[in-house]
Amino acid sequence: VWGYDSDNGPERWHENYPMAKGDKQSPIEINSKDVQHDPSLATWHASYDPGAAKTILNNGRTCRVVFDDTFDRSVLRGGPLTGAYRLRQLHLHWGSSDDHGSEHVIDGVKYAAELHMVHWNPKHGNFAGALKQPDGVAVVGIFLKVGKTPKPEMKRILEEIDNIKTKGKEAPFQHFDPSILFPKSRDYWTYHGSFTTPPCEECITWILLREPIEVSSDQMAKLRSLSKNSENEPLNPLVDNWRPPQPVKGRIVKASFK
Ligand SMILES: NS(=O)(=O)c1ccc(O)c(NC(=O)NCCCCO)c1
Ligand SMILES: [Zn+2]
Repeated sequence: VWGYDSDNGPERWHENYPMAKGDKQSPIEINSKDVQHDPSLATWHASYDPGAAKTILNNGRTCRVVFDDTFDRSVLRGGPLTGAYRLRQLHLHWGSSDDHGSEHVIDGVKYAAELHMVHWNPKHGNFAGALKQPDGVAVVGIFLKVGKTPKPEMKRILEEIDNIKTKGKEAPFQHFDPSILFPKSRDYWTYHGSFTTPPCEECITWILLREPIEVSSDQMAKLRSLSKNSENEPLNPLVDNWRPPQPVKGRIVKASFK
């Protein structure tokens, strides 16, 4: 089964998931000099219902918060998108130390972590159907930077970590509006890419926020206290669950800002 270790990691995913070697893979390295400012790009808008939040879980590969996406209850619209995309889940990728962990790399900068808010296009019926469409999924990516004035809104997620230490553990996670995690600026880069995990379908419109949010080193240590293993299995810390940048293959990254 795929993972992030040397025997089942990103360099070998293509053996079982051929799309991993596609022409529109994610993440990528973004170099500001190659980015095209697109003045026609609209601002994006999230209108999330805090009541849609359901549970938080450790699936052995990430920490994920799941939302009710059975109707247009929490949606993302605008930006590069046509129509309203339903929020399904959010999760994170992080490193084994503060100097790396993000999946996208910006002008050579690796952030300590990257938070993904995953939305899908209901015109394709369900999430599984949306994965097969180029406009099926939209992911908002927020970079986490270690700093001195940590964003208090991250506390809610990190407070739950102690209840989901091992793989398969799940806890109720309700009354949570993830838009409190957004930074002040709405500036973003956007490009067409894929899931950063197998099967690596190329169905994602990426919306990466330029302004990182701050977390403390202690908060990062909290995230790193999660385990890949199930209870009563040997301890296997859940760290470095990030895919390295993939070939850009001529894709243009657009910026909403100059
Ligand atoms: N990083 S991403 O492109 O935003 C992304 C968005 C939605 C996803 O479902 C995944 N994949 C995922 O969560 N895989 C880990 C557990 C799989 C269950 O075995 C990745
Ligand atoms: Zn992700």
